[in-house]
Amino acid sequence: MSEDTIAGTLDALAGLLPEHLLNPKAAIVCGSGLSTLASSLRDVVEVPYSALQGFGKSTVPGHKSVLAFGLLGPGAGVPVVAMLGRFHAYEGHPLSTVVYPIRVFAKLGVQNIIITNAAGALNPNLPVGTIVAIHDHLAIPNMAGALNPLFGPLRSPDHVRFLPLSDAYSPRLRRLLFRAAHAEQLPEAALAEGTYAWVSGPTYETPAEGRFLRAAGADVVGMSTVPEVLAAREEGMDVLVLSLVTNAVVIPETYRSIKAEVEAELAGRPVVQPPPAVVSHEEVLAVGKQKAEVMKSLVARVLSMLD
Ligand SMILES: O=P(O)(O)O[C@H]1O[C@H](CO)[C@@H](O)[C@H]1O
Ligand code: HPA
Repeated sequence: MSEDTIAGTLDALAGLLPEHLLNPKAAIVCGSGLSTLASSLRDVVEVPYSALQGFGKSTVPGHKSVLAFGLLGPGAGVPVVAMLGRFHAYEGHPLSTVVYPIRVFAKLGVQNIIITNAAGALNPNLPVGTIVAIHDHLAIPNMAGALNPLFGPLRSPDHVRFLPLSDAYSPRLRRLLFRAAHAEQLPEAALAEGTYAWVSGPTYETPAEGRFLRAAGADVVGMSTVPEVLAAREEGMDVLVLSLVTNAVVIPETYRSIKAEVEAELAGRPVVQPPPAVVSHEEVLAVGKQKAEVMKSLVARVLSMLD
């Protein structure tokens, strides 16, 4: 996306927003079913993506296409911008569009970004409903091909060509998060730490893919977030990622054997069939809805703790 496009977006925002909302201190990206994370903002000005050049349109249920600018917390409040609806590569958006809002946030002066998502659990110790503070990632599309949003000419002499990622997930923000969870009296098991595997989607994982990702060290899997993290880090922001476990990815130790079942049928022996386990986006959205309040208080508490 060209500098002219970004300048056009910034001009449009300057015309739509009051002065006190124009330089947000922090940004929130709301994952599938998590748009209500922004509902504790005050003085809200909503800007539809359609009013901003460079922005795409979210086409996935559970994602609106709106930027919400507002104030969070007591007193004068902290100016915050929330992205209600993100872009995924599988929708057909180029990665430059997927990360475009992050580029805009950087120009607005955002220093801290909280990125949320819905994800499937690979780690059997993470039940549905657990919030996972991401501390590392496996970017499968980056490792397998050309799906890296940082491909292309260096954006400016101030950007880094070879971006280190060993510290991509801010220890400072994660520390604030666990302190916030304590202040919110969250049960200890409600908030875990883990590694996110980014896959391109839109297919959910086969059992063998789930087993592969787990063996490679991932705790949860999803189809978003990592491109945003890469762009945010390239722009020098501090990043906190929260995954909400919405379903378990089935990783069977052994497969159901159709051969054994047919042999049992033919020999007149009883056949025990495992129940089918099929994930759906409706299930993902339902868990998001159930857990949105907890996520919201946690995110608001972290933002109130920023200095
Ligand atoms: O990562 P978010 O946008 O929360 O959405 C997750 O939910 C969708 C699948 O149900 C995929 O888009 C996956 O990435
Ligand atoms: N796999 C990939 N992405 C997801 C899942 C999943 O199981 N659940 C929510 N987003």
